[in-house]
Amino acid sequence: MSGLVLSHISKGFKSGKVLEDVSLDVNAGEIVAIVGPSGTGKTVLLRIIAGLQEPDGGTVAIDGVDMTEAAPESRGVGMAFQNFALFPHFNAFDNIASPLTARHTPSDTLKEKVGAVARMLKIDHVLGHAPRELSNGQKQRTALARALVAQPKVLLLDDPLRNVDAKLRYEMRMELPRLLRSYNAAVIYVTQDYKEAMALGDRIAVLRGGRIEQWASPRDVYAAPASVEVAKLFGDPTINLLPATVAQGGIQLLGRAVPTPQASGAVIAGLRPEHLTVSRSEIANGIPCELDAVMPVNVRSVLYMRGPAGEEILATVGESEAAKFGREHRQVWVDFAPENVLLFDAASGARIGHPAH
Ligand SMILES: Nc1ncnc2c1ncn2[C@@H]1O[C@H](COP(=O)(O)OP(=O)(O)OP(=O)(O)O)[C@@H](O)[C@H]1O
Repeated sequence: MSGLVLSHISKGFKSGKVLEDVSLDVNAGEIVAIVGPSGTGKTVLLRIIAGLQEPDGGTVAIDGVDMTEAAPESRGVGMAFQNFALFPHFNAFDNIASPLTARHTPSDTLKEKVGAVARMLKIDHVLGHAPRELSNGQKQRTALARALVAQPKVLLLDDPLRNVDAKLRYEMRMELPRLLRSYNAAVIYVTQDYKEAMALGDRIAVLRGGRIEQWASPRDVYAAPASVEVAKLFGDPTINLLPATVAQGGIQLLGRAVPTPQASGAVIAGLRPEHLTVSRSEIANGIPCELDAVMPVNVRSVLYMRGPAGEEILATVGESEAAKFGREHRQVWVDFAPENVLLFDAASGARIGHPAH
């Protein structure tokens, strides 16, 4: 296939195993986001793909050719890492042009290619500037332009928006997918920010402890997380995780019998804050809660509540709805649809009903 295929990659250092049995594939023109906590092996995985580090086991194939032992420069892999790594004594133009200069590209072609990518990334007006004269966002785009201009088959982006301000990050989240697709590379995009992964990734690999814990579409990772940890990683405010007891035909949750597929043993119930409705007046079968605080978050507000047994519960509501709750503590009633309850095994954290992957 055209693109990148990683099969059963493992890697360890003296300090212990870092990657275990990592397999994934990225088609040409596709963006795969890798999300995971700090120190989970994301950078080591990118270095293995680029040929800067050798795996202990497993293979790296690019466009159907085994590249596990190939030299970095012969792989067709481009990289843009979070620390930019621009040549300080070259201006932006020469930095971007450097992969083409190394290939002895004729100067007309070189100018044309650098100009095209710089226009697309809106840095054509700063091509004469040295890196120290560029803002962080411009440096980041210069590094990205340098990676793109070489037209790599595989493009590795390691948290490229970490150092840019919030406004530019937002703009880039919208623009990057179109730009990256126009180069038709197989893109791996590493980030710790789940929103970025959801906005940019066609598919998402959740890496935890050196293993792929989930490999799915952004929609599935959010709606059907493989485990409690994945559910916690994706969502802001975070998912409500509540103890539940298994009863006939379902579970007891917040004092209410909820029909769910039969689960045995100890379970944890997960409810996304946006799946709760909260009412100021008593509703039939509503769960009585104490409202502790209302916190505005952009156009939505988070309600902090305590459940019948003192459970901490979060809900999100629209801005105008939030205004009705006022500021003081009060009794409210909570409701939710049974189909929105996610059930996790309390011991392993795995979601009950999640297919093995
Ligand atoms: N050359 C090396 N020698 C020994 N240990 C290493 C080496 N490179 C990485 N490690 C270890 O491997 C683990 C994973 O590191 P890695 O940089 O891949 O994490 P990461 O997921 O990219 O983290 P972050 O999100 O913070 O960048 C860490 O515990 C790190 O200390």
